[in-house]
Amino acid sequence: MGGIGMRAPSTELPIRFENVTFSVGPLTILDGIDLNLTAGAPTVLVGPNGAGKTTLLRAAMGLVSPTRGRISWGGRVDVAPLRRAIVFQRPVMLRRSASGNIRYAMSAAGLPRAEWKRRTDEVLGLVGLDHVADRPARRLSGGEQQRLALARALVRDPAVLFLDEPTASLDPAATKAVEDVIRAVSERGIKVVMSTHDIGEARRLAGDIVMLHRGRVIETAAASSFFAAPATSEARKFVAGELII
Ligand SMILES: Nc1ncnc2c1ncn2[C@@H]1O[C@H](COP(=O)(O)OP(=O)(O)OP(=O)(O)O)[C@@H](O)[C@H]1O
Repeated sequence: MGGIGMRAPSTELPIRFENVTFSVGPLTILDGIDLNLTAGAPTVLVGPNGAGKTTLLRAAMGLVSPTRGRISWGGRVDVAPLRRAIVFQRPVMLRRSASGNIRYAMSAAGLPRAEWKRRTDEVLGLVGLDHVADRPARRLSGGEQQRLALARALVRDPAVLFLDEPTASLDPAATKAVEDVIRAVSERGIKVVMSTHDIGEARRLAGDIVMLHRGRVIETAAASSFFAAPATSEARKFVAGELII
């Protein structure tokens, strides 16, 4: 039984980065990252293009291995990523209906067929897409596709959900719809770790902020203190809405 976010607490958390460096050839993309991602309100990664946000999310998902240092999930380094999910910045939908995309994900996740109908209704309901279940996924608007990608990620009942710029290039109404889903997911006890360029979005969603700059974590703080009293000059610029280069 269960339903989204109703399962027993997982062993995924905390996700701990210990002196994590990731390099490709001479290029250092993540540089000595120490970070602890714990249960609670969304953790929002901010920082300019190329700061390393996507790479950090991929590393926390277990998709890239550190060149140096260690990442652990609930104190272990060898946890199968069954209860983690990631939504990339430009999710690719299969050329089939919205619910067909969900079914494909359920099949890939090995969910028993008997649960498919209930699960499809549940995840499409959660993202507010029940009414477009039979429409071709690729004809949905950008915001609807982003919500469908969230629904697809929720099929596995993740304990942690990584979102890379989930509202990039969406208009305000579509952004609000996606943010409402993120809030609903978070309230169900799923840990959200997401990146954004958008200071307004960070203010609206974050429980805590991790600021990256040139592959390093330069600031971590509860959202309230980050916005009230940013400690670094980059964070001050970000909070003031200035460009950080
Ligand atoms: N596998 C790779 N090989 C070479 N360079 C890479 C690789 N992965 C990332 N990079 C580079 O590392 C830097 C950090 O990339 P990353 O995508 O993590 O940053 P980001 O903060 O998510 O930026 P954006 O906001 O533009 O998505 C970029 O300059 C990127 O081109």
